[in-house]
Amino acid sequence: MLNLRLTHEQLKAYALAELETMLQSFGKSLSDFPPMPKADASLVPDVESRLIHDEMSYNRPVLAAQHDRMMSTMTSEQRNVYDKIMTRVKEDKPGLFFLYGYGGTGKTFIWRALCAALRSDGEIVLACASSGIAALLIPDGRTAHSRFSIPFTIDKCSMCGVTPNTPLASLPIKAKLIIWDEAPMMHKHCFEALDRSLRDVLKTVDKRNKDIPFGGKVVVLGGDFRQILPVMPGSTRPEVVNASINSSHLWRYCEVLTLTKNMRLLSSASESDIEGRKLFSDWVLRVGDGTIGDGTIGEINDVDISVVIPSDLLIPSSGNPIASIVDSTYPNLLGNIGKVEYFQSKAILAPKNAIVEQVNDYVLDLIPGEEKIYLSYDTPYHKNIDGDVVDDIHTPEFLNTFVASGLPNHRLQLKVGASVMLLRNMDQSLGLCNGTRLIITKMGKFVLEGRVISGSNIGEKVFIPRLSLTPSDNRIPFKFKRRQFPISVSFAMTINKSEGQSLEHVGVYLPSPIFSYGQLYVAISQGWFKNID
Ligand SMILES: Nc1ncnc2c1ncn2[C@@H]1O[C@H](COP(=O)(O)OP(=O)(O)OP(=O)(O)O)[C@@H](O)[C@H]1O
Repeated sequence: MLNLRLTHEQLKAYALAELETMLQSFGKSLSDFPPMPKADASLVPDVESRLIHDEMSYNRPVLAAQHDRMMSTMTSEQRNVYDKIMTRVKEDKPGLFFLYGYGGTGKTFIWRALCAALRSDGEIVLACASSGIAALLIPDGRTAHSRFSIPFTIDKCSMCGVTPNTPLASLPIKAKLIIWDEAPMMHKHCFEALDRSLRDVLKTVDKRNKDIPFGGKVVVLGGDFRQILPVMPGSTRPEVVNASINSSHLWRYCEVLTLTKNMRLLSSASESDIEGRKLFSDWVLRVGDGTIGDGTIGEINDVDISVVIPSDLLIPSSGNPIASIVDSTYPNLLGNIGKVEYFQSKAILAPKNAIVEQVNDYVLDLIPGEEKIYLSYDTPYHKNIDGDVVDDIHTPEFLNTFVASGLPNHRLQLKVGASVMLLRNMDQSLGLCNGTRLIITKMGKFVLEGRVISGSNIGEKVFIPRLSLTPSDNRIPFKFKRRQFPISVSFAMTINKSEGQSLEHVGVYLPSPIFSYGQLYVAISQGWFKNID
C-alpha cells in the first residue's frame, strides 16, 4: 500500500468508521455524541460478527500447549476447583461460583487455566475484573464496567447496556463462561444489574432462562473478603457490609470454592526463606481475619483497637520519619533513577492523601533535574445537577482548590524520573489502566512521555495527553471539568490505591491511625516477606 493516496474526505470517512467501530464494541455510537458526524455504514464492519470473531481469534495450538503445562503443575486443591467449574461448563448447566482465596493462592492461575482450556477449544470466555489493574492480569481481561456496560451510577433497579436483540447481546449468549475477579470490592448492585440483564438477554434463547441466576450462564466470581470492600464515601460499616456481594440475594445460589495454599510462598528457593515467609504470611492473615490486636478475637475488634507490629518489622526513625521510610523503601534512590526494574515492585503506602503528598514532595525534591509545574484548567458546567441553571457562580480559583479521589490535582509537580500512577482507564490494549504506574521520561507542553512499570506492558514507551475529567465524588454538590494529565505522583500512594498492584518491597507509613483491618491487611499483604532491611 506504499502508493496509497487518500483525499482529505476519504481520510475523514475512514477515521469516522474506525471511531464508530471502537464505539460499537462498547455499545455506543457516534450518534450518541452530537454534533459528531455519522460514519459511512458501508465502511463499518458488522459489529456482531466482529465481536464474536475477536473473542475467537486465538492461537489455539499455543493455548492448548499452555493449558497442558498449567495442568501438569496444578495442585490437587486447584485441580478440584478447576474440575468443578469445567464440569459445569461441559455439562452445559447453570452455575454460580465464588472462588475465595487470599493473595498468592493461585486465583489468577485458575483464571488463566480456564481461559486456555476453553479458548483452545474455540469457545468464548468473558473474563473481567472489578479494577483495570486486575483485569490486565487475566488474558484478554477487561473491566467489568466496560465488558458489560454497567452504569457508573448504580442502584437496585439498574440494568447493563447489554440488551436483548442487540449486537452486544451475542457475546453473553455464545459465552461458555464468565469470570469476574476482585468481586468483593464492587457494589452488589453491579452483580444484580448483570444478573437482570443476562436473564433478559438469555430469555430470547429459552424463556426459562429468565428465572435462572445470570440467565443460566456459568459465572465464577473471585476475590478475598479480607481486602477492601466497596468504597462508599460517608457510609457506615454496616452499610458497606450490606453493599458487598455476599449480602446480595444472589449469594444463596453461590457455591464457594476455596484455595488455601500460598503458591507465591512456595516458589521460594531455600527452606529458611519458606519458614520466614510462612511466619510473616500467618501474621498477615491474622490481621486480615481480625484475630490480632489487644489479644482479642472477633466481635470486640469492631471497635478501635491497636495492633502491635512485630519489632523486627519496624523501621527505626532518625528523627525525620519521612526520610527514614524513603531511605528504607528506596535504598540508593539516586543511583536508580529511571530504572524500570527498581521502581516496579516498590512503594510507600499511607492511609490518607495528605500524608501521601508529603512523602511524594519529599522524594521529588531529592531527584535532580528540572521541575515542571502543570496547572489544570478548571471550568464549571453551565448546567447544574438538577437542570439548566447556569452554574457560573464558582470561580476557576475556587474550583482549583478541589482535591478528590480519582481527580488529578490542580497543581501537578513533575520531574523526569518521577514515578506516577494513571488515574483513569485509557487504553487497555496498551496496559494503560486506572492504577498503571509509569516513569516520566519526557515532559512536553501538551504530552508526557513515560515508560510503563506495572501491569501487562512493562518497559513500553507511552504518551499521556491531558484529559477533561469530572469528579465522580457525589459529595461535591455541583459539576465541573478539570483539564489535566490524568496522573498523580506515586512514590507513595494510598493503601486503597495499592490494591491490585504487584508490589514486593513496601514501606507502610502510619503517622495517623488506619481506617480498618481491611486497609491494614491490604497494606501488609502487598509484600510477600518482611522485606525491610
Ligand atoms: N500450580 C501452580 N504452578 C506453578 N505456579 C503457580 C501455581 N499456582 C500459582 N502459581 C504461581 O504463584 C503465584 C501466585 O499465583 P496467582 O497470582 O495466581 O495468585 P492470586 O491468588 O491471583 O494472587 P493475588 O490475589 O495476589 O493476585 C504466581 O506467580 C503464579 O504463577
